Amino acid sequence: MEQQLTRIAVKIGSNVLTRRDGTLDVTRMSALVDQVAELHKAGVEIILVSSGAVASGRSEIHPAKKLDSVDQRQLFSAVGQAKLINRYYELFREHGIPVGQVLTMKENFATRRHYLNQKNCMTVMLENGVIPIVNENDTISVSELMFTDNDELSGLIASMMDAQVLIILSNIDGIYNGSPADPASEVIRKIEHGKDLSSYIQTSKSSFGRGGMLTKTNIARKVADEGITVIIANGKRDNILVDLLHQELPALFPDVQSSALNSQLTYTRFIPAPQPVSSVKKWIAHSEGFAKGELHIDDCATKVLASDKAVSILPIGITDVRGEFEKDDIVRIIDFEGNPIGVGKANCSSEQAREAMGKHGKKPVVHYDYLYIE
Ligand SMILES: Nc1ncnc2c1ncn2[C@@H]1O[C@H](COP(=O)(O)OP(=O)(O)O)[C@@H](O)[C@H]1O
Ligand SMILES: N[C@@H](CCC(=O)OP(=O)(O)O)C(=O)O
Repeated sequence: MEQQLTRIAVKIGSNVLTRRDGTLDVTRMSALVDQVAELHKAGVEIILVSSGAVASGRSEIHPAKKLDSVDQRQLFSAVGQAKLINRYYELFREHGIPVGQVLTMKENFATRRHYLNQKNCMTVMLENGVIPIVNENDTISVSELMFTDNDELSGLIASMMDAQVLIILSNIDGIYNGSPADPASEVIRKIEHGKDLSSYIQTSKSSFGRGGMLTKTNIARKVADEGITVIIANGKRDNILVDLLHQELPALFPDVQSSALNSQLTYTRFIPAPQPVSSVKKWIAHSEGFAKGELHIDDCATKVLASDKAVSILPIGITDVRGEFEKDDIVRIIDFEGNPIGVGKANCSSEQAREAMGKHGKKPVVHYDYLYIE
């Protein structure tokens, strides 16, 4: 990991903050706040992505009649988010650290303008020593407007804010190379590029989690490919944040003796890509869900895009244009075998792309600077 650690994003999962009966675990929350405060005082800028709104609302409200799952989520989160942020506010105040609330939703990442507005908001908070505490706006984001879970949100935030490290805290020590319930399984400590993990991941998830380990793994991979170190660790272990950063980066805590370290510490670390990705490409990389159309390309274009060369998508290599899009909309890139291989920002409308398709000497439909190949 880099020697100069300046900015990290920490995601605290639902089940880290939730007791078995579904209510908020304030003791755990307080212990995590102490650790974040320690890192803050060591000079690290921290963005917290915290779940727990629904859990904190659940114990406050006892609906008279049975509610469906959407109504429950809206009601509990409306009440619970207020309680959650209030708790954080009070806990951080004991350390003299101001915090601010950022509630967001998927749509706010769809256009570059909204994206940059959010980035600016959090940048100005950090510049003024305020810790942003981010959560999904559960009261209005329902069904298709929802993030898969807060892992997806934390990946977007880490990428948008150019964090060097994203730490995802869950109720498990990391990614196991088999069922976590099987005593023969072990935590995979280091995950290199391109390693296929699909056979290890079970579809099971913790009782209060939404996406499970699969979304964690997918998002971790994507974020690491953008040059950000991703760590999956157990938020229920005492002093986990400080211990793991101390292990990764002893220079951050010059006063702590290495004998004081927890030598049993286990977590999974995704090795980041050596070349950091530009800010606009990071936005495009996470915009697949907003794609308005598809560009299908031939085998020759597929081959060049897979190489290390910096190439744009030219009309000559396009075999089909699907969907209706305008200039600057996001489009999916589909290879000659029908596999989605990336996303890009269109340089022209779908009508103009169809007109130019298959022709030589025309302007790129997606310029290299606005193209993200997975
Ligand atoms: N190979 C695996 N390694 C670790 N955990 C796994 C694996 N496969 C499935 N899981 C499950 O994923 C759960 C964590 O995901 P999730 O419930 O979404 O947590 P969170 O609420 O913290 O986001 C674990 O509690 C575990 O049951
Ligand atoms: N936004 C919700 C949690 C959403 C969620 O998916 O949480 P998690 O399982 O921790 O990724 C809440 O605050 O209750």
